[in-house]
Amino acid sequence: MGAEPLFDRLCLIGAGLIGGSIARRARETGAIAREVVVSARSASTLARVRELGFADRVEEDPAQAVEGADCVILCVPVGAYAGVMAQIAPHLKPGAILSDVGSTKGSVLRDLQPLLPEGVHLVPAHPMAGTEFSGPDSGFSALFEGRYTILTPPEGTDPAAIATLREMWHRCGAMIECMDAATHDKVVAIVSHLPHLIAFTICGTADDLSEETRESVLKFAASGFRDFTRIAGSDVAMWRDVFLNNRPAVLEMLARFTEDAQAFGRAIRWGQEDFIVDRIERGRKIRKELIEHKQA
Ligand SMILES: NC(=O)C1=CN([C@@H]2O[C@H](COP(=O)(O)OP(=O)(O)OC[C@H]3O[C@@H](n4cnc5c(N)ncnc54)[C@H](O)[C@@H]3O)[C@@H](O)[C@H]2O)C=CC1
Ligand SMILES: O=C(O)C(=O)Cc1ccc(O)cc1
Repeated sequence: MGAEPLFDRLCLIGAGLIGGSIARRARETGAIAREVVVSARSASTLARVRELGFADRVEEDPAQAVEGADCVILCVPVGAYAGVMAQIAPHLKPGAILSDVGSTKGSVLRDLQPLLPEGVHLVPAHPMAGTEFSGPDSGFSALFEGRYTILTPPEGTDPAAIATLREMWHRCGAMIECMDAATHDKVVAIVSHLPHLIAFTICGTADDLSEETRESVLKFAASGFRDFTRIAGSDVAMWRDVFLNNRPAVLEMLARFTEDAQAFGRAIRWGQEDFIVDRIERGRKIRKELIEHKQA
């Protein structure tokens, strides 16, 4: 048999792609928790979670779901955190770990820390793994394998709680790094949030073209535009909340990108071959490095 489960009871608030993937991993390995409790907001999600059978118990009320849990992980859009925290805070078990999987981390401290009960350990986390799909059907237990999960524990967090959450993500197959929330928010603004902003925008720009052109865009979409549409197919509420909760970092990266894109445009206008070649070569080099690190 494998390792003893890390937790007696794991509670996941939100049962979509990420919550559903953690639950499936816990159930499949038996190494994460003896019992997995899942809370979801809508009746249809609750019913679907029951049908899919990846939780031992399904609760509509998040306050009831967190009762007695050793570890509670918020797996909802980051804009919902403050409301969820207000509901669950009085019901968290003393000594429990409170974590999350949100794509922004400064906002997590802002929304969770003020209501954190004495004796509950806050260890925010962000798995750098996902897809454009959402909802309870979209999760799978191998989602986190070989991918990084970033932990952003606030200063002074109990090292034992950090070690336990580290171990949980290790048992999900992830590699783990720790950093502060501000650094995290800058890093993800460039590697994740800006690419999504660009994808949503380019689809909109193409859609603004005339009916005739739009037809040809969709008809002849080769891999470039197609790759953007995959990203642009992502969940609306999740991405609305990401942009609204990582404002300064996204705006800073967007400003830098806009400057660089304008320089590229200028080089095209003035036929500056060397500049254009340099940009393309740099992109190819980064792609090669990613493939060599098996991240592509
Ligand atoms: N989708 C991705 O690729 C990744 C997402 N994340 C983060 O994980 C979190 C969850 O995302 P997914 O699992 O992809 O989303 P999802 O849309 O698949 O699931 C979200 C869950 O939250 C519930 N929910 C939505 N709004 C709510 C609200 N206002 N109050 C309570 N519950 C609510 C939904 O019913 C659903 O159960 C988000 O914070 C997101 O930023 C992190 C890494 C990757
Ligand atoms: O599907 C993709 O390309 C992603 O970029 C998945 C993803 C989305 C959001 C995150 O915070 C982390 C990973």
